[in-house]
Amino acid sequence: MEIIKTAGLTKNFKRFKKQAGMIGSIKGLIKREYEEKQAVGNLDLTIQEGEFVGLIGPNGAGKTTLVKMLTGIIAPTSGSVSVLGYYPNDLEHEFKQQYAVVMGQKSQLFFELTVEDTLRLFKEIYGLPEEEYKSSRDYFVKLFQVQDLMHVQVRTLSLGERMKMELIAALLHNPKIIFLDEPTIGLDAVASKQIRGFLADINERRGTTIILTSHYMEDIKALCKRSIVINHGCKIYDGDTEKLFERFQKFKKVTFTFSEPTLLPNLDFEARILEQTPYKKVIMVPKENAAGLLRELMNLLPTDITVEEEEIGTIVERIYQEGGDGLA
Ligand SMILES: Nc1ncnc2c1ncn2[C@@H]1O[C@H](COP(=O)(O)OP(=O)(O)OP(=O)(O)O)[C@@H](O)[C@H]1O
Repeated sequence: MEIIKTAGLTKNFKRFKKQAGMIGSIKGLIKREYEEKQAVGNLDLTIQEGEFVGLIGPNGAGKTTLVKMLTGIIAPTSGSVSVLGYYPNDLEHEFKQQYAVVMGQKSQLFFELTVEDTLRLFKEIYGLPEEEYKSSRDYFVKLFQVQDLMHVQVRTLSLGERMKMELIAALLHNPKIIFLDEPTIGLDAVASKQIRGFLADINERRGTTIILTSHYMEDIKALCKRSIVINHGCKIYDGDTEKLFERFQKFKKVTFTFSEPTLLPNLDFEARILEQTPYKKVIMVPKENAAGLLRELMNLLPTDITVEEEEIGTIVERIYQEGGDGLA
């Protein structure tokens, strides 16, 4: 079943154009000039119930504007949009009950309350019956393993703990769609992996449709079967995530940390050293050489290794360079 459908969806913002300097400011008081900025342009999109979709693009691409239109926070300038059969900007109560938004950089929690009281407040906001609330709360508290945190004040939670609570609060009423904006921002590798595990679980077991915006390509790769790449408000790729990376991702960034000062051996394949200190080496290699690099440097007994995907900006550039037949 189609859960989200847009056709020709467009959002233009009008912004005040101020001329430089004092004279410019005074002129602006007398005669205001505006410029139009197209944040999302002519976007056709269909998302089926139960999909886990990555929404990616560089800063200013139009992702937030799109999510704001899908959740009804702002109205489109033109085009059509239907989410769960509703026109989002009508903000009907039944519609708002069926989706949730979680933003990594904005908290929805009540910092002065305990976790338990905060969740109870969300129960009231959603109008959940006591039994439904308890079974949902217990399910998530067990899944996220946060039993010990229930009586702690929200403001004392660590970033990773807080993000788990943001997700629980958003999921309590079992929404059909969840919009996630950078849910792993600032989290360490262990906490990010945990959050990814929960999201995969919720999508699989509950069939919740998830739209994930993230600058971390690791999140997208691990979770989203389908990716939509947006640039300048337009869709430049819509299809299989694996194919996106296979085709447009050429390098991996590998970071090695050592407990002793360590020298790099000569590498007999293409590799670019991005950072080198006695204790840390950051190396960019073509993805086919990543395994070789790991094998080679494992002999030097590193204490930590991280492998990162290329940034979205680089992938977007390659989509343009290699021709835009990425639209499925
Ligand atoms: N209220 C607004 N008024 C004017 N211009 C806006 C407004 N909101 C967004 N824009 C512009 O629309 C474009 C898209 O912004 P948007 O926030 O949707 O991008 P984004 O892809 O979410 O970026 P980021 O990854 O940095 O959060 C940007 O050029 C931005 O400056």
